Amino acid sequence: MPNLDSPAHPPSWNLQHDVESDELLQLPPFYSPRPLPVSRAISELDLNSLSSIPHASLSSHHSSTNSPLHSDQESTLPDLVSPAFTPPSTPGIQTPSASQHIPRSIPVDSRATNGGCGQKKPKLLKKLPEVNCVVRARIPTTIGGTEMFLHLYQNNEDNKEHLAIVFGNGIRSRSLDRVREGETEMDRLIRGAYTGRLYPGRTTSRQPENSKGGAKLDSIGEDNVEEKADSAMVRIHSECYTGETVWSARCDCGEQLDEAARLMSLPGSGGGIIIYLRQEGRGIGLGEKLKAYNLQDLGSDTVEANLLLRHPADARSYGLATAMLEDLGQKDIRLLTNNPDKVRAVEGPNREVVVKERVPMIPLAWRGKTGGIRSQEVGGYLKTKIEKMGHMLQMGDP
Ligand SMILES: Nc1nc2c(ncn2[C@@H]2O[C@H](COP(=O)(O)OP(=O)(O)OP(=O)(O)O)[C@@H](O)[C@H]2O)c(=O)[nH]1
Repeated sequence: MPNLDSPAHPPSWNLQHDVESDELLQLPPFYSPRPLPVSRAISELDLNSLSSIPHASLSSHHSSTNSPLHSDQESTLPDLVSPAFTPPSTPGIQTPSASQHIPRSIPVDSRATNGGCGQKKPKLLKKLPEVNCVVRARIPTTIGGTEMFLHLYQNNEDNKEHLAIVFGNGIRSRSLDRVREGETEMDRLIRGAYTGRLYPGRTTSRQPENSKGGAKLDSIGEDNVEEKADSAMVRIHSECYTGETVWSARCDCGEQLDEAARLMSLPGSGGGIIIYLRQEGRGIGLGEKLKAYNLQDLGSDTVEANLLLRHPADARSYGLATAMLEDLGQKDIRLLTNNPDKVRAVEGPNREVVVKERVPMIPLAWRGKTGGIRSQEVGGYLKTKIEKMGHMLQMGDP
């Protein structure tokens, strides 16, 4: 089932375009798929994604879409985004020095004009989707011995297995803990609806006091979700097979996932949640993303490539993330992102979840760290995010 809170064809596509752009977006005849006439390509832009594009960016779009004609020319893009093409700073979008372990949070108030998450208003469903955590399991990780609990969700929007990766013991899923009709204690143990730890021979889902693991007797259920003083650190991550599994240096997705997990595993961090959404390729799927990569090699940027394939610049929605966070008992969060759309969209139609603070995701290479992704492609990817998608990112201190 499609995600209803981000329809594939938003009704607001009526962006004006100029005649000049028609001429400049002409592509060579060998292009496949057949390019849309620019009047359609531009009018089918996701207006949400474009409202922050200054006119100058649309002009630069012209010259870059021409570049397939000169594919043998070396791109002049630097290998990393430099401050030269970082937009001027506005309140709330500064990227702080990244010398600390956990980057400093920036206060956010999505109701205020300068609330630190731009002015774009994402189209939201009136009602959140229904989600149900069907199973949870403990996963020891390679990150300094930290363990996490992987929560697998079903929902009434699509048939995908969206995930919540939970670091720390204090966060519980209400739908998981709910007693299911006719289930046995063993059923509950197998689907992960237990407190404390599993061990050979354990027979009850509730951990008795002084039992192995030493946890107190606590009934499982909504009333017993642990109250926390601080807002949880949350990352909403979209699946990226290329960046997370096959070592792609076209994007920094794998690095971002690793970094979020690292921050949530730090002593004193209080843990956190990575909501892992199966929205590969910003929602267009892996096959279409690979086509987009070929268009990028032919000279388009990441936004133009999506549009040429007749997709919105960003086809994602975040209603499932909001519903999963609600299920995990989160009201106020600290969101790890540079993407203003995510901040606003995850708050849901009735601010079911409130983003109190934003923690910037600064590319590791910008911080001179080992393991940071360096390539001409990732430079272009980040540049387009900043210039065309309004990402709140600028160079931190070297
Ligand atoms: N269509 C398309 N998708 C891409 C491209 N490069 C990466 N992606 C996808 O973009 C998604 C990554 O987005 P996120 O990691 O959620 O990041 P973001 O929304 O850009 O913002 P941050 O939260 O600041 O990282 C993944 O689904 C990737 O597969 C591309 O060139 N084209």
